[in-house]
Amino acid sequence: MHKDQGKTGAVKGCFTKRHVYVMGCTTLLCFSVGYFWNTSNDIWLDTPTQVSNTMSNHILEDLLQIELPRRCDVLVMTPWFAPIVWEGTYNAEILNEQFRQRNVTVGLTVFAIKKYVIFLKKFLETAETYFMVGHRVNYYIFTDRPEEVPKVELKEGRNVVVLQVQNYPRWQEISMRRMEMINYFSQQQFINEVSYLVCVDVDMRFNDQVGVEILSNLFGTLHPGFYGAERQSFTYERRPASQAYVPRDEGDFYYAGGFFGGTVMEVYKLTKKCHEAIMVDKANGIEAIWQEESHLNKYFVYHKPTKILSPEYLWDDNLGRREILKKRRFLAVPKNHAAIRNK
Ligand SMILES: CC(=O)N[C@H]1[C@@H](OP(=O)(O)OP(=O)(O)OC[C@H]2O[C@@H](n3ccc(=O)[nH]c3=O)[C@H](O)[C@@H]2O)O[C@H](CO)[C@H](O)[C@@H]1O
Ligand SMILES: [Mn+2]
Repeated sequence: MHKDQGKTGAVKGCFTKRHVYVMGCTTLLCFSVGYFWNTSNDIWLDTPTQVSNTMSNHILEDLLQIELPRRCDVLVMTPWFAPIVWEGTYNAEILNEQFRQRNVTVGLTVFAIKKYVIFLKKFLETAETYFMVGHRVNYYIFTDRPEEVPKVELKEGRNVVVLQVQNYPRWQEISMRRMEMINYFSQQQFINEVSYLVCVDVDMRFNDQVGVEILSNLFGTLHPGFYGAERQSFTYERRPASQAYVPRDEGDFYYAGGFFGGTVMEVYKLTKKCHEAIMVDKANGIEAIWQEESHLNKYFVYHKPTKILSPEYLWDDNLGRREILKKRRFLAVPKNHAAIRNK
């Protein structure tokens, strides 16, 4: 008998009604050592191996030979069993090994149209330090000003690919048309060159590791302004006339337009659906409240992401610092809207 049998374990300490999703995560771990958590009776049931009905984290860690996730202060699992990625919920070494074995190449799409080319230098330099370190990366830079793409020194296995595209007068149109362009190049080019696509805003800088822990079939990022907010406050498109309409009683999270991705196939499907919806809205003389971000949110209501990134992956220091944020990995670069937009 183990010395800790009979003591109330730290694992069980996580289980409160408010942490129902955390419980889901621990349930999976418990399954793997032959335990079963009975959610309705709030007790441990012994399954094939006869063991104590209470146990502490370190016994579980001994058994599994791994470090258990330590986050009980944030949601780490959705009700459809998609992990929510926070610092302290994964082991980077194990994940890096898995993706290295597959020799995965990741495509990072970024748009620098008109004046937004000024953001590229910092974006690329910081990406070289923090984005997918040790893995193969293609930076796909969509721009109307190829000659203004800065030359940044790249590490081995990393390439810049400049894709010349057209511009539009309104910034909203530029932002929305990203769906169309990513969709077109997914089919034409990306499918032959990379396994995953990561699609982000350019007015950003990397500030800490963003690695393979983000990769999954289809992933979105929790909008930093709405983490923990209630559904009623989400700024989904509420006008039924728009294709981005989400009814008041639907929707799980509010996702940011500035960071999503997945396999090339899943990104192809997402961008196709969003672009088509944007075109229907255009024909009907309506533009969704937050442009393609609204369409992305609608898409995720009905095609649930298989992984969700916490606001560590998209933060804005204007929102201050939060105790739950152990890392600020990807940060908004302040911009003067009047000087930069529609220019
Ligand atoms: C961090 C985040 O979630 N940002 C989203 C938010 O606005 P933002 O205020 O962050 O939008 P923004 O001005 O950064 O525009 C989105 C992106 O479009 C590109 N761009 C835009 C204008 C231009 O003249 N040239 C150019 O290249 C550029 O890559 C930029 O990062 O809402 C937008 C839609 O309203 C988009 O969904 C953004 O992804
Ligand atoms: Mn932005």
